[in-house]
Amino acid sequence: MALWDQWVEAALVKLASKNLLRSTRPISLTPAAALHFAADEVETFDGPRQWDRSSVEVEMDERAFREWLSELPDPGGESIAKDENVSRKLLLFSGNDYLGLSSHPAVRKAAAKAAQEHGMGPRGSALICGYSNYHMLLEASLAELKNKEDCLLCPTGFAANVAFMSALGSICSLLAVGGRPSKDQKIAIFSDAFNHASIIDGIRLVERQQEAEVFVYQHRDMEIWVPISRVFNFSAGPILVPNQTGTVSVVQAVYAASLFSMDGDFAPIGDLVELRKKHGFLLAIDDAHSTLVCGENGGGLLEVYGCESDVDICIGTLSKAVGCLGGFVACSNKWKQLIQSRGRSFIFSTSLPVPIVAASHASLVVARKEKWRRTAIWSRVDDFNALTRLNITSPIISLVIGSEKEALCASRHMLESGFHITAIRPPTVPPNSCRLRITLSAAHTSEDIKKLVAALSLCFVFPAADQNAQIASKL
Ligand SMILES: Cc1ncc(COP(=O)(O)O)c(C=O)c1O
Repeated sequence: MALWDQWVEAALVKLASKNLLRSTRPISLTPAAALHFAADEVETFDGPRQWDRSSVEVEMDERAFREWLSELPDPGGESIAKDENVSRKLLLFSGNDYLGLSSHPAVRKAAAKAAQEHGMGPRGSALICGYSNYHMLLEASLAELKNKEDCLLCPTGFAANVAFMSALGSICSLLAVGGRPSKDQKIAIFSDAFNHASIIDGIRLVERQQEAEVFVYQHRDMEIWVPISRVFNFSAGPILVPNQTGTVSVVQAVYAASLFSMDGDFAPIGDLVELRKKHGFLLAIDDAHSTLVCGENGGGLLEVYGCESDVDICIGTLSKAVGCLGGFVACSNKWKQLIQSRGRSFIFSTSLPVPIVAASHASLVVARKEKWRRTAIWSRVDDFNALTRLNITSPIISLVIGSEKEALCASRHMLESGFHITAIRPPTVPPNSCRLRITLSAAHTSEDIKKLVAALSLCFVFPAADQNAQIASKL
């Protein structure tokens, strides 16, 4: 048995001995068989339909539009329409609904049907009364998608990261002599510098509990082991060595996003997996942005690499490509038991409403059947590359502009040109790397991308500037 699994098992035994093991008790809302049949009844389509556009075509009333503009510097002093009764049509390039599933008829229908039959479902945390057979079915579908033994639903992706982190930290306290880890009994957590705020906050929590030493490594830098091994005087080989008293010695965990939300680049997953094999650390991947977007079946980056069994914990969200709301941790059954017994943001928060759970489940079914959606989003990535020669590698485009003022001016220009795109500024990104974050969706068309590039080329210099000018003149 892998050493981390031994620690988790030992932590569970300790929890059981203290009567602190917790389990969910699902409330049956509909006969389970009816839920399973529902998957076959989900209506799917062989290509885009008019409803797909509602996830990228939005309207903003003139007052809200002007308020937004007034917050952005105005280099040209351009005049704005005065009629407050009109509304602005904007093409959305800033959402995370990568496959356009939020507006799919099957998703709408599932939410409406569940709401009509059950309202919001039992309201309470999952451990009290908020867990139903709907939640159970969604967990099983997510575990299958992620090729993991089990899955735990959380209120959001943010909560999922924090719940996992607090469970991880608790291993240290549970197994340390007297419940207080000493310096060499802490977990050494290595975290990518560009990790999401939810990972950072989760880490801060365990740091505060004095359960972890944290090392933030430079973005995607896999040379982390040399300086770190000096800190702890580790020799090569597995780090998890129980000491004579049977308590935890320093144990390692590495935490990274699969697809980074602000830069749109991928974690070096192959390297991480190799390092894990060599050093025996626990590997946790936040797959928020690549779930349903990457992989033949939408299983995310781990499916692309076929390395699901080499990653211990896969965290995800239902609020991006799934088009709904919620978070999850796909993991082993033992890890699930630990997180549901110790993960504070799971335990002390109300569980997802049943219509959201039903809609998420329908969305997974649609994503599995409508494979053209994944083809479409990657075609839009190709369209963007062909027009700009930027060589982006994912549907998240990060156009680094520079200063805050320059980025805001660019955002204003795009807004005035009819595009809903926001400038990303500190503290989300480092100073002077302010940018436009642009996200592509399967609901965009090639024509949308042409218009986008034409407008962008007036505030950003692409390598193929001449070509862009030609496009602009044709539109
Ligand atoms: C990488 C990453 N992880 C986690 C989250 C949190 O997900 P949620 O919006 O479901 O809380 C986000 C959301 O922005 C994210 O980008």
